Amino acid sequence: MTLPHIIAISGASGSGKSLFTETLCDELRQIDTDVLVLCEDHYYRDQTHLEMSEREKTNYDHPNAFEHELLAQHLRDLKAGKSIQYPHYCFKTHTRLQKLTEVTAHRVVVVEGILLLASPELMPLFDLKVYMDTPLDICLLRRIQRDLTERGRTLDSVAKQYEKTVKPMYHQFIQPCRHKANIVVTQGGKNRPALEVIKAHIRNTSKL
Ligand SMILES: Nc1ncnc2c1ncn2[C@@H]1O[C@H](COP(=O)(O)OP(=O)(O)O)[C@@H](O)[C@H]1O
Ligand SMILES: Nc1ccn([C@@H]2O[C@H](COP(=O)(O)O)[C@@H](O)[C@H]2O)c(=O)n1
Repeated sequence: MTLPHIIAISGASGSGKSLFTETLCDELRQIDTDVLVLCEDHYYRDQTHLEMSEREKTNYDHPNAFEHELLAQHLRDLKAGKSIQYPHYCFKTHTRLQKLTEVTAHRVVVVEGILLLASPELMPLFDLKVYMDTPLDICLLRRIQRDLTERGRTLDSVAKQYEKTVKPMYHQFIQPCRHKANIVVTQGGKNRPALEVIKAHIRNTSKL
């Protein structure tokens, strides 16, 4: 089997990574492209051994919060044509679920997450690196809406987390990775020309 083409979609929380990835992959499937999506979020370290009050203090925007070594192993396995079992994560309890999903190797693998380009172990595994360059104030507005409706947070907790970790870690780890990307996407998940360019690149390089 041809090696999978692995694409990283990175950028700040709320920058449009998920929407861009979902749109890209839906459209790739419509043209019969065999594509698998992996989320870096699923690889947050488990914290069931900690009290809830301790879990709430964790810095989730630092690279150490992720089990990048497991994600790297999974990407190497997929490159070798092997199946993987990826974990699932709950943002309400800050723990991994008792659930694994088995997936087989695909021709195209799209991985999306905030700190993919900050990991020296992951970087060599990516064939294409995309950075979503969305102004931080827009990201914050989107994050407030999402965290209140989907992740069981309060406005106060979102504001405190943003000031304490989200914003400083963005400046320390995420934004400095922009220059490592092959493609920088402005205007979030709805940037039609950027989607077309990446689809064309995938068609040309993954020998589908
Ligand atoms: N260009 C855009 N215009 C309007 N809304 C957008 C755009 N890009 C993303 N969004 C919306 O912003 C929110 C956050 O986007 P999402 O893709 O979940 O971000 P991320 O995965 O980077 O955290 C979602 O509700 C998404 O639908
Ligand atoms: N238990 C957790 C784990 C992560 N976060 C926040 O999620 C953000 C990354 O996810 P996106 O889908 O927004 O890219 C990251 O900024 C973490 O702060 C959390 O709040 N709680």
